Amino acid sequence: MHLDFLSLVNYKSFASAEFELDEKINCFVGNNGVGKTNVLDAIYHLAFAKSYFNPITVQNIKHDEDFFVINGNFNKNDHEEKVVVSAKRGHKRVVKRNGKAYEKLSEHIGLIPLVIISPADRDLIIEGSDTRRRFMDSVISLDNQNYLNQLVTYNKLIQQRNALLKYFQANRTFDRDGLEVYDEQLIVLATFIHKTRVDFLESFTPIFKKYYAYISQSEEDVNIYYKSDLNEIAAKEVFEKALQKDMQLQYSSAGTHKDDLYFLLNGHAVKKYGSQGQQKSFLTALKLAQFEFIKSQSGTVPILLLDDIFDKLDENRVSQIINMVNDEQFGQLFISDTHPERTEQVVKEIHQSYKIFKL
Ligand SMILES: Nc1ncnc2c1ncn2[C@@H]1O[C@H](COP(=O)(O)OP(=O)(O)OP(=O)(O)O)[C@@H](O)[C@H]1O
Repeated sequence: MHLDFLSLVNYKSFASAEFELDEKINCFVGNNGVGKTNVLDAIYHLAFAKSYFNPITVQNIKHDEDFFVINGNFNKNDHEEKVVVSAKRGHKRVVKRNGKAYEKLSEHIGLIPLVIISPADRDLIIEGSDTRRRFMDSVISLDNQNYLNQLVTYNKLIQQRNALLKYFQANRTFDRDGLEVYDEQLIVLATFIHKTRVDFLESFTPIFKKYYAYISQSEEDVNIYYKSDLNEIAAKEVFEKALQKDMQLQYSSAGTHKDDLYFLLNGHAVKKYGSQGQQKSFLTALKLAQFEFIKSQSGTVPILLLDDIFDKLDENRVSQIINMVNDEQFGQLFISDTHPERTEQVVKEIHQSYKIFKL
């Protein structure tokens, strides 16, 4: 799977740009703010119909312009896939595949397997638990539509249960049967979600550890601890035990919607005790494990976007990552960097075809 050609019109900082791309390695180099990340984001946009960095579509339209268009010609299993993503102020965004607009954007997701590794991934470490749940859920959902459906249902039921708790409080009333209608369904769903997440992490964590060990070439011990109210007690008890508190708070304070992942380095929180380079290595290993899952699920080698990968990592770690992506199991690569000489030196060592775009 690779992208042969990319064109942008009014996308973020670009009025108009075209790139004839290399099948293997493409580097975008230039000073801060020249638009390197914007190019990678445009490619991300073609795969996911949204920006990785700015989810508000209109804010991706170049200032003072009315629309943007991103055009990409992909080659997937020797077939051309032409993808166009466009947005106009005041209108819905449109995604076309080979000239035909999708009715539902979700139908497009999966056509272009792609993973991005970027400094913005730090959100996974520093933000709230929902960011980490979303990451875990997106990887599980790749080949488990049933999980995604159950998750959506569970979240809707939690919202309805919260509304009921608010209603009780506002009307100084309580209806045990009314609440049980929700709890009975939530217990079944939470049990399923918890079990699926446990099973997933059992296979995901060793892959993540393998990548971390390779990048760091060290004895640093990393782990992912799955924190859930359901780890120790059954879902039924979880909801029962939390009821008094839920009534006071007027929302559901326990369940799988409160699950979290603890990222550990030598037994301590990577957020508090990891150096910037260790955090970046941790995130890179997480994303490479995601890459491996997407690859096995889709049967296609995903495109890999490495945004600012050299920042904060020492030379050894950078060369470990580059050696790794040189391996046959990786496909087309996009790299952004502020140092043209450094980039050229690193990619030359790979002995693969490459193009460097100076922005
Ligand atoms: N909607 C927009 N319209 C015009 N310019 C925009 C828009 N959104 C972002 N930009 C501009 O794009 C530039 C940022 O580009 P980008 O993040 O790609 O830079 P970069 O080359 O990756 O820089 P760095 O080396 O600092 O990471 C900024 O100057 C920003 O103002």
